[in-house]
Amino acid sequence: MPLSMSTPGLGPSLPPTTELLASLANIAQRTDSAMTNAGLLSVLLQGSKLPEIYVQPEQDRPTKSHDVQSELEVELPVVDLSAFNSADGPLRDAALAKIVRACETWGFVQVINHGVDIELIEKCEAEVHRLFQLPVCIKENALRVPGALYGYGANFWLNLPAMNWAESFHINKHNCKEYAAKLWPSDYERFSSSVEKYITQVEDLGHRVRRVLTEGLGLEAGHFDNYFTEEETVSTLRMNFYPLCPEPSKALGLKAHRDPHFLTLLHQDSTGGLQIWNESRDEWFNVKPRTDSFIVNVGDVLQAASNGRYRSVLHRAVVNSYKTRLSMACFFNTSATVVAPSELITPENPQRYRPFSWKEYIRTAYTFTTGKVSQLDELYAIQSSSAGATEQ
Ligand SMILES: O=C(O)CCC(=O)C(=O)O
Ligand SMILES: [Fe+2]
Repeated sequence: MPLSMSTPGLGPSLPPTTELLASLANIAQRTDSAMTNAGLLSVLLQGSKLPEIYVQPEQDRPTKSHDVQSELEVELPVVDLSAFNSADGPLRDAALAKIVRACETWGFVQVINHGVDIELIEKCEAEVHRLFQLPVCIKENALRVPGALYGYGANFWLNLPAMNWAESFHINKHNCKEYAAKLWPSDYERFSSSVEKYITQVEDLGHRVRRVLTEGLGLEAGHFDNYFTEEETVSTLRMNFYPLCPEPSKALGLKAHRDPHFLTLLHQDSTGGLQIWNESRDEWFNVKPRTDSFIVNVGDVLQAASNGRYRSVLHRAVVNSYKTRLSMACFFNTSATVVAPSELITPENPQRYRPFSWKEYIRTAYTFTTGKVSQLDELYAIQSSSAGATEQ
């Protein structure tokens, strides 16, 4: 694969120095992490043609680009979270019914008046842009190798037929400083202090939304509190940068997947690119971006904890040739072993999934690439003959 002389989509121009090209050649030759590292090359390659490793199989290509809006676009249900602090009972009831319905059908909802400080979001986005604009030879210091959960590299699913047209960075609240120091050894505080605060505030939003959704299941709002103690709450932040793509109709920024965690809280810029699969309509829908909102989606763990009532839905990111995109996905989760509460299990609606811990679930989550089949249904569903039994 030829290396070219400039870096489209990486923000301010980054002339390839001899050092950079040597670093790329070095990355390309490593076999231990070939899939991840191949992803790094993507964004440094120039040209009007999509490099072969990014060409998606025909059946996975976006049938709808994000450039076309109008009838392809869906305004996801928007829920004003301030209703849950209101003394106005009917207003609160309506907001509860709306968020529950959205999570039962789309598996996605947008929340506004979410309580996360707007200035902090902007500051964090600016820091994340600064991270992705670093030369690859610096970002390489924090490389995420296959099997690792944190670091830089967009292609963390194994066995992909084609690479994601994206750069990603995974960290959590506890290792943020350590990873930032790999990039800015003497100046990591600027990044880590914004990002740590951001994760803390988004985690707080995660707790509030999960209490509302728990209430929506007919349970006490605090029913899952013991899964979400300080110790058991584990959130990961995935920052996604989607560079300009020379042939967006053949590529994907992020392949179709379900989020494995409990809830995802996604903030995105105004570019747009998220698509959600609607099973009953058998179609992909574009989500109209709203920068004042967080997109909240149900992950596999919540699908299991709600005994299948809330749905973890297939989604993906498409890319375009005219505007880069940044999104920040906070995966809000528990390390506890999750099982649907007995209140949700009846003879008509028996227990759907066997209990599992996150440690067990994550082991296969990034090798499970069969697209439309869900890992949860494939590996954890209790067959109807044994439904109702509580396997351990
Ligand atoms: O960038 C997006 O809109 C999607 C991000 C996403 O689905 C993820 O990071 O899991
Ligand atoms: Fe996702």
